[in-house]
Amino acid sequence: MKVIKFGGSSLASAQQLTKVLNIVKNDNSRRIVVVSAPGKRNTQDTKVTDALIAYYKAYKNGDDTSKNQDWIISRYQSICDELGIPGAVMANITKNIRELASLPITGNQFLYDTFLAAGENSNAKLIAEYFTENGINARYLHPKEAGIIVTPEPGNARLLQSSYAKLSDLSNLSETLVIPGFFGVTENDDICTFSRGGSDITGSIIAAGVHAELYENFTDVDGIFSAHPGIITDPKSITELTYKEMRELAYAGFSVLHDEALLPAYRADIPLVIKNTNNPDHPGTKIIAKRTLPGRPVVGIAADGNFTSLNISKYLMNREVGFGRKVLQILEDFNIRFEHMPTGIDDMSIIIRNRYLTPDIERFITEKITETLAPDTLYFEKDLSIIMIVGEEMNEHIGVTARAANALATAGINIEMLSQGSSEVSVMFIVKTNQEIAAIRALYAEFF
Ligand SMILES: Nc1ncnc2c1ncn2[C@@H]1O[C@H](COP(=O)(O)OP(=O)(O)O)[C@@H](O)[C@H]1O
Ligand SMILES: N[C@@H](CC(=O)OP(=O)(O)O)C(=O)O
Repeated sequence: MKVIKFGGSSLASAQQLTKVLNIVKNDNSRRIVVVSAPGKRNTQDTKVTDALIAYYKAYKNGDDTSKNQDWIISRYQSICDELGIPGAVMANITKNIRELASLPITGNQFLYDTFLAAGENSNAKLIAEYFTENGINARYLHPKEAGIIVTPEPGNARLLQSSYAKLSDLSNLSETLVIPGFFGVTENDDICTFSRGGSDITGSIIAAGVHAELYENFTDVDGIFSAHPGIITDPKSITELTYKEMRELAYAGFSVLHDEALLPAYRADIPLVIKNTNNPDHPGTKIIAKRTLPGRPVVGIAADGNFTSLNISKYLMNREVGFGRKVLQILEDFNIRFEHMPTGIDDMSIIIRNRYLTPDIERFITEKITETLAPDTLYFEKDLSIIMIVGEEMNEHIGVTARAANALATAGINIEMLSQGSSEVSVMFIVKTNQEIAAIRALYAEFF
């Protein structure tokens, strides 16, 4: 049995849905279909999830929501009309979308998530009906019925491991199941979503739950490219990647697959493939435990912006037992996670995502560290980007970092910091954000 997930770009219009129908019909083993909400039909368009966010904000502000409702409903309506899907589904979707604006606002931690989940939930109902009308024995299944029970963390749900017992039953059902991605239910029956892009996570969880032979993730590109297609013209596509390589690349900006989506498949040893709905005969990119084809040392180059470095120095820092722990404890007290921590003898830099910092938080951290550890200097360095070169075979090649550093130097790019973990799956360069694109291009030219 295969679990197949279609992203919003594959479900944005009636034309896309006809491709989806053919893909599912073409292979009898594609028995569980996980769907996102309709995505953008063109670059100017709005994703239904983003329209639901606007609807939520209007409702919360007490504004008139009828225009928001009408726009969302018309997205589904036009797909139904073009595909000739019977009216009952649309009546149900319309009612659900309108009823969101009667949910309690105060004391409702899950209101935002409930609005957002309506995008995938409506689409799954529509698609199940479309499949049924076209000869597939299909059934819509709500994540609660499927058994996706999650932690009560709005916008950031995690699966409860106990869910797997029930999820495995899905493999015994005779129909082709259509399950909305992106959300689960808490033990108290509240709707709770994963983080944005989280339908990929649903697909992976279900693939692991039913011990699928393959998790197919369909999107709008021929698999994963070795660098972002918006930055490098016509980048090389990757035939095979290991879970570890993909994890590093997804973390550092390869938005094609959510970085949390790998874990369930990885733990259950389910291979993944990223394929193109618009070109389904292309083999795409396979993600597996161990590469079967000879690879190159660097398989991909990823980058992500919006980082700040907290730079601390103190003469003889290396002699002060517990210095690092105390700094990290202060960050933990502010509930701030750190991403990387390059260190010197008398200095340490802690790389933090900008979203965790505000001027007030930075001031509090400065005061607390100054009071506790009396550093010589402490400052927040802004506008940083991380660039990662990734490849499991790097550790078998001498001089990869030297080549990368040389390529950056030749392009006139200053490396602010450099970090390489012991596993040598990736080397990370930190550069100023205004040099991020030039850095990716220089590294791509060197390694591909
Ligand atoms: N390295 C990469 N390889 C392929 N696609 C990438 C890469 N980095 C970013 N992308 C972007 O990811 C997009 C697909 O992901 P996403 O928007 O989540 O699609 P979907 O709507 O199918 O879920 C592609 O259209 C592409 O622009
Ligand atoms: N629709 C949600 C979840 C998702 O995974 O969407 P997509 O598959 O289109 O990235 C979002 O936009 O975040």
